[in-house]
Amino acid sequence: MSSPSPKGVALITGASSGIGAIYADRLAKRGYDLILVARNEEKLKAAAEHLSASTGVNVTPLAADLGDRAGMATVEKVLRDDPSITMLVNNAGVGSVASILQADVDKMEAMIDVNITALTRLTYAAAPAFVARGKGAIINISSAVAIAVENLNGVYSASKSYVLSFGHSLQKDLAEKGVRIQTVLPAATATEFWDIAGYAPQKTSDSTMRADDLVDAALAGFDAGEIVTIPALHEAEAWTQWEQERRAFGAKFRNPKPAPRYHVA
Ligand SMILES: NC(=O)C1=CN([C@@H]2O[C@H](COP(=O)(O)OP(=O)(O)OC[C@H]3O[C@@H](n4cnc5c(N)ncnc54)[C@H](OP(=O)(O)O)[C@@H]3O)[C@@H](O)[C@H]2O)C=CC1
Ligand SMILES: N[C@@H](C=O)C(=O)O
Repeated sequence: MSSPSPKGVALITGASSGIGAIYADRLAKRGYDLILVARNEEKLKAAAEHLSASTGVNVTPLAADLGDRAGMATVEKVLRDDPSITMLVNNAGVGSVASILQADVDKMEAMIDVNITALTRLTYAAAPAFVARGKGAIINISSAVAIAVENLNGVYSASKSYVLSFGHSLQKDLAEKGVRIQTVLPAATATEFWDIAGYAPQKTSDSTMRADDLVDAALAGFDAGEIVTIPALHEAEAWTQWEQERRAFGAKFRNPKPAPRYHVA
């Protein structure tokens, strides 16, 4: 056991594979101690042993199913009670490419549990602790389909739109209290996500990004102070303009009467 890192502990969900495993590697190399969360305990233990041996940081595997309340509660308690945690990476998620006519609604609900409910509950557990300490960072992994919503399964895309909207709101509520918020929107990235989502060929498509590049770009965006990071978007000004227009739109809704096109007397 090494002495505790001055950077504190990063708790990463979905750290047993893909994007979460790369976050674990990069944050360990940056000197964070880690708590790695996922269901597959064997993979978490192997990652913990490898990372602590190769980087010297303390790595704790925490097996939990974020699709059920007991699993969520276990991780929430750790976030509330461990004062050394300085960063939460809400990365665990599952996807689907099925249309509403093909998809099993129970699987859709299970997806909502992981992609929305767990992410929300873990954020609610971490945020008060971070505010009390006047510092902390929450990185939420959304998706490019938060915007390009027609591309994949509708519940998946909507769950990722939720993560993006939630991030805007967290920024409003927490930024001035010393808490960093970053929402990351990966486009197609080469991970097991696609095997589980039901379209394995996407993993090897020419348009698919390497998971290492995705995480390295996302962390560069974090270092640059970005609130929303979209590694695959080359035209940064397009996002800035979209955001300005979205915020300005709010003012257009302040009317007590329906628009004339609805012909309400
Ligand atoms: N790959 C892509 O193209 C894109 C991915 N994303 C998002 O990136 C995030 C990471 O996905 P990615 O790395 O690609 O996919 P992977 O399938 O490789 O990783 C998903 C991770 O989430 C964990 N996980 C899944 N279900 C649960 C659960 N019920 N409880 C706890 N952990 C769970 C898995 O671990 P375990 O099975 O051990 O529980 C695994 O570690 C997701 O939120 C995904 O939506 C966004 C845009 C594009
Ligand atoms: N963001 C990816 C999935 O979530 C995609 O754009 O395909």
